[in-house]
Amino acid sequence: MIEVSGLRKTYGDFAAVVDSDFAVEDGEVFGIVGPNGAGKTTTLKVLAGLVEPTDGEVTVAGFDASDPEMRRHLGFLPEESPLYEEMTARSYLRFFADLYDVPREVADERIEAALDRLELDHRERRLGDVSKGMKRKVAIARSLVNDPDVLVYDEPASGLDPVTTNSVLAFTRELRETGKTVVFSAHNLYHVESVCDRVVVMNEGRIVARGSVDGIRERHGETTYRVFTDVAPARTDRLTELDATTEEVGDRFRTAVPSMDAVAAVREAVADAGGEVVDIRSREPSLEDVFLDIVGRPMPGRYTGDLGGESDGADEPGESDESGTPEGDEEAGENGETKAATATEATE
Ligand SMILES: Nc1ncnc2c1ncn2[C@@H]1O[C@H](COP(=O)(O)OP(=O)(O)OP(=O)(O)O)[C@@H](O)[C@H]1O
Repeated sequence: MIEVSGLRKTYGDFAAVVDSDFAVEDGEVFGIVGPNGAGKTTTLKVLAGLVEPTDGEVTVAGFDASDPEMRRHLGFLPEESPLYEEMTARSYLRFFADLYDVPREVADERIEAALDRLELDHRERRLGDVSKGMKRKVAIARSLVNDPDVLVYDEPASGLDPVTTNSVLAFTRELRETGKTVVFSAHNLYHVESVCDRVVVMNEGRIVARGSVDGIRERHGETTYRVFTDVAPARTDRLTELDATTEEVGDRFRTAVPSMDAVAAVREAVADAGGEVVDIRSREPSLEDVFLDIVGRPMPGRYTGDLGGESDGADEPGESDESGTPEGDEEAGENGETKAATATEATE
């Protein structure tokens, strides 16, 4: 449905997009992720026929992206989408349907269906008086008035509250069920994680990783193990070689190591010091770890509060029970970590 080959876009001496290649299949939800300035918007504007490539081939729905006919098959949601504030949602969407010569009856049906699916209230309220989330939903509905095959959405969920974010992302996912092909950008990997079939990660104009979010996580993150002991492990050569660090956490000591083999080294070292292992937890790489590994800087705009961070070591997000208990699985689903086995379970 979309083919991008050797895309390059320069502004003067500055290359905003370099050597970009990707293809999006029919009915796929495809994410373009990356930090600010990575080249996401430029790429999407090229797909939407709004920016002419300096080099490369770009086809959308079988047309060259610069072909005006392509636009009849495309719905574009720009990053900023000012609306006509004096109009209501309904009158505004009818206005755009008229621009596409959609017959009034068809347009009305299409508009109501889109607004129902987006759960938009206040359809007769002046757009200047509705919330930011509602405005975004109206802009999304606008992208659908011509019933396009391809939707190109620039940061559809950026800057919205968590409930509206989830609703917009769920809607984006549902578009796939109605046979649409969707490409959307986000600077936040969490936004694409549950929605996209595949993603490309861009940084400084280039694609630096591609695949499913899980595949990318596997390639760019490493599981770590945290071993909790009742005394600090003796400093053995093996622990020094592993670069293992031990921290005091409450009345216990926590040593982080990269493998189960290394866990055995901690066990020996703590036995040497006259203590024992009381708990072992594994920690899956978070999306933040992955992003950091790929682009070399922290992920911007992550959700706050529900993804956790370092705590007192008792129930840390990202940690998992080696035995795979249901309790652990639930934690993994929510936080990317699961609770670990007790020392007894892990050692026996
Ligand atoms: N018209 C332009 N003239 C000059 N430079 C531009 C122009 N448009 C974009 N750029 C530059 O190209 C780079 C990529 O911009 P782009 O908007 O595509 O990034 P982005 O990944 O969408 O970033 P953001 O998440 O901040 O929107 C940036 O450094 C930007 O300043």
